Amino acid sequence: MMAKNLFLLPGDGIGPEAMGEVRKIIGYMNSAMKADFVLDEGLVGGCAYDAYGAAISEEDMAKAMKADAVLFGAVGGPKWDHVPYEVRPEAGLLRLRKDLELFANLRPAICYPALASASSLKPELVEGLDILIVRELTGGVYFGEPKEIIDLGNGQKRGIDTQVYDTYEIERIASVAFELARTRKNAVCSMEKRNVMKSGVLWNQVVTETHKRSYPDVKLEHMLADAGGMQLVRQPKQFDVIVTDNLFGDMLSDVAAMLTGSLGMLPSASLGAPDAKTGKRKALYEPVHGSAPDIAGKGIANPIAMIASFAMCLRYSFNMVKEADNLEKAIANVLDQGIRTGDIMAEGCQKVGTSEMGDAILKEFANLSA
Ligand SMILES: NC(=O)c1ccc[n+]([C@@H]2O[C@H](COP(=O)([O-])OP(=O)(O)OC[C@H]3O[C@@H](n4cnc5c(N)ncnc54)[C@H](O)[C@@H]3O)[C@@H](O)[C@H]2O)c1
Ligand SMILES: CC(C)[C@H](C(=O)O)[C@@H](O)C(=O)O
Ligand SMILES: [Mg+2]
Repeated sequence: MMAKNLFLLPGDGIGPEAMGEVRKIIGYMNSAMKADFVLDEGLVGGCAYDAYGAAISEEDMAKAMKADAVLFGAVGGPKWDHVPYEVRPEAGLLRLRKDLELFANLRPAICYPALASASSLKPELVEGLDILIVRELTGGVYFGEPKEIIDLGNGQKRGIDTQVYDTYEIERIASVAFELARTRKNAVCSMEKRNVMKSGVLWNQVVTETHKRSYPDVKLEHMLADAGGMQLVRQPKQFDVIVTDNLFGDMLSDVAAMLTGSLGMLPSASLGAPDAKTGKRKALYEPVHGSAPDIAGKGIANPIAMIASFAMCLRYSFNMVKEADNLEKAIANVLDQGIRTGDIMAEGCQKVGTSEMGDAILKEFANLSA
């Protein structure tokens, strides 16, 4: 069997705590299931800044490039609020996404039945929710030039960010959304602001053309992104796949996270294009949440987003579909048993810390895999 090379970047805050629980699962898979994962680990974010004065070292970038998949925890925190913008912790994540060309960010928002009452919405609105946000990840205002603050010389400054999208960038993310929709409920809702932004006009045109040319069997709807945000909290179950740009996708996925009960529940996969020769794609798996400085170091963070991100890794990078299904089922079973971290705690449930939650999921996973 070919070794599967995983590069771990736990990062800052709760990143390492959540990653520790994935490490337990990988350890189990290697020993009990002969999974042959080979692990290497690096620094990203504030901890990399403390060690090298950069948000990620060149050596770790090279390792990320070579790995079969990267597992990423979280970066950032108040300790690094005042470091120069170019080397702030978040720059490490943005560089990984850009240099590995991880243009497709898949952010599923699934409301596990046991958590319907943990959402801030009425249970009937979120029960059975299963939507997928497909966020463009290497373009838009995150990376467009110019991006600067200029001195106007009259006591005023001007902050500039630039939203740029080319046809090919919209086409490829739309295609990912349509392909995925075909494996689900076959419906895509594209969100932009064509009423205000030129990039929104182009986005709308290209998605429409891509649909007409290659995916006429998929149901396509367009929505202005602000109205889309409203619909997400009004009637979230109307959606199947949402495709949107980098910034709207960032915001809408945090909104979607709360439909599932907590930011600590939402996994994501950041994928590149399949290699023309090998068919393999570069990939990084990252929970949607950040480093949660308010709870870091206390052993109380919810590791489910990180563990579910590893399940996505099994599915998308290694085609280990059965194992991915079992890991997701293990999460659902543990929630059914009433085991909860603080962020999803409910009356009558058993409150546990990060490591107990990880252990409970691993135990279920082992049972299901036996
Ligand atoms: N992918 C990433 O690395 C990433 C993502 C978002 C934010 N950030 C960074 O993280 C730092 C903090 O940002 P923020 O506070 O806006 O967002 P955050 O996601 O870190 O936290 C928001 C809230 O959600 C809670 N939360 C998040 N994840 C949780 C988990 N797994 N279990 C329990 N509770 C959880 C936190 O305690 C906090 O109250 C910033 O520096 C930000 O740039 C990093
Ligand atoms: C940390 C930050 C750069 C990142 C983003 O804005 O993309 C985060 O909010 C996310 O959702 O992954
Ligand atoms: Mg975000």
